[in-house]
Amino acid sequence: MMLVFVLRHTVKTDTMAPPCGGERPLWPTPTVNQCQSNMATRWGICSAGKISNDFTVALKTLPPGDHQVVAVAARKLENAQEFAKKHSIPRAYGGYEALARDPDIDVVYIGVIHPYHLSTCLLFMNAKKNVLCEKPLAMNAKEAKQILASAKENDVFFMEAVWTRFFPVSVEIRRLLAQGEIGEVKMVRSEFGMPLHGVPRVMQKELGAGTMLDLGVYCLQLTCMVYNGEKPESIHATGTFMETGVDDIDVVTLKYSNNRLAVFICRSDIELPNEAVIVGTKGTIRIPGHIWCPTSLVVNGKETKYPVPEPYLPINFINSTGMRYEAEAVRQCLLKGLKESAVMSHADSLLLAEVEDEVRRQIGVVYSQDSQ
Ligand SMILES: NC(=O)C1=CN([C@@H]2O[C@H](COP(=O)(O)OP(=O)(O)OC[C@H]3O[C@@H](n4cnc5c(N)ncnc54)[C@H](OP(=O)(O)O)[C@@H]3O)[C@@H](O)[C@H]2O)C=CC1
Ligand SMILES: O=C(O)[C@H](O)[C@H](O)[C@H](O)CO
Repeated sequence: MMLVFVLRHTVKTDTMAPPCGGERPLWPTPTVNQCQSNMATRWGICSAGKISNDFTVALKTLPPGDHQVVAVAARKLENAQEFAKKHSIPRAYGGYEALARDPDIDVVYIGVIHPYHLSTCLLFMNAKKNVLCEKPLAMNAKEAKQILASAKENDVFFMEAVWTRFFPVSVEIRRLLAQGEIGEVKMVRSEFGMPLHGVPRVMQKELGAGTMLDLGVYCLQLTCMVYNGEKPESIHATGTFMETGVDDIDVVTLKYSNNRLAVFICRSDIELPNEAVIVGTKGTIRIPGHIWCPTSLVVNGKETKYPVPEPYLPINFINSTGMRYEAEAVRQCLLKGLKESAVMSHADSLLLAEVEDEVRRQIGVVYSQDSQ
């Protein structure tokens, strides 16, 4: 007698994991995960803005059997419809609530400006949606804690979209550090400068402006990644202001135990080389440029390149197809039933938010959200 298994999806794996604890089956018997792994991760996009455009383009560089964009929501229906038409997305919603109610969404990507990260994260997680929210997670640590608490209360997956951490360059840096390639790290020096004074969300406080939250977060995330999520023993920050009352240039020093240091400069008025160097007792790792979306790494003088795919549509930001790496990481977490990523964990996000708060406090930048 031949047993025929009618599978919901063609199992595309060629190695069958035996049932939990059982011997290998006589025929392919996919586990739930293998069935799920043959179902595309269904994305909802919150906002029809610039980074949402780029994230959607990045998703299209991944196998369509793994990632599908099912819906987009914007404050105005016509903006969602225009976005949906441009990206061939089947559903468009006017208002984010409709997206939160859509039962066919596995995970929502939040691409609104940072003052609206808290409200949109809560909206979707209270609707039991998994969430990938753009950086910076929130306007301050208080908001960040609210978001992370909501993820736990709702038992959903949540990750701050610190896309840099998922680039092949970052994966290689972590591998080299883990195997002691450069010995004990004693210094991380980084910088991120871009001429952004014409960008409203970089200038206007009510839109979340301020260099630390927009650019400094990248220098800080690299530092925290290299120092494995360790809290600095001390922070020293100084800076200058834009005429709009937010930080323009930030110079930050972080001290760690055993004379380990980190220094970064971020500024929104001019372009810098945007490189970083990680100095250890036995060698040096250098990111020669684009530290927020790196495609090249120099290890003890030897350079290796890690190009990102070309976009199929115009993108707004450099190397944005590199957001594919974080998207795939989210998919893998969901397939494993994880509620957070070990690469960009909730503790990592909280550390970033707390250091950002302290830098702003020392420089003297206060947002309305700080007193709510
Ligand atoms: N990872 C990366 O490489 C990058 C990340 N980012 C992050 O992404 C976020 C968005 O940046 P970006 O796409 O450049 O921003 P946009 O200026 O394109 O705005 C994004 C969306 O935010 C909403 N929005 C904008 N202004 C307002 C307002 N005044 N009131 C209410 N909602 C508003 C709109 O949503 P709607 O469409 O619904 O109207 C808009 O489409 C930021 O948090 C930024 O830090 C930005 C650039 C690069
Ligand atoms: O995340 C980023 O890269 C920042 O939002 C910058 O403002 C953007 O890339 C500017 O080009």
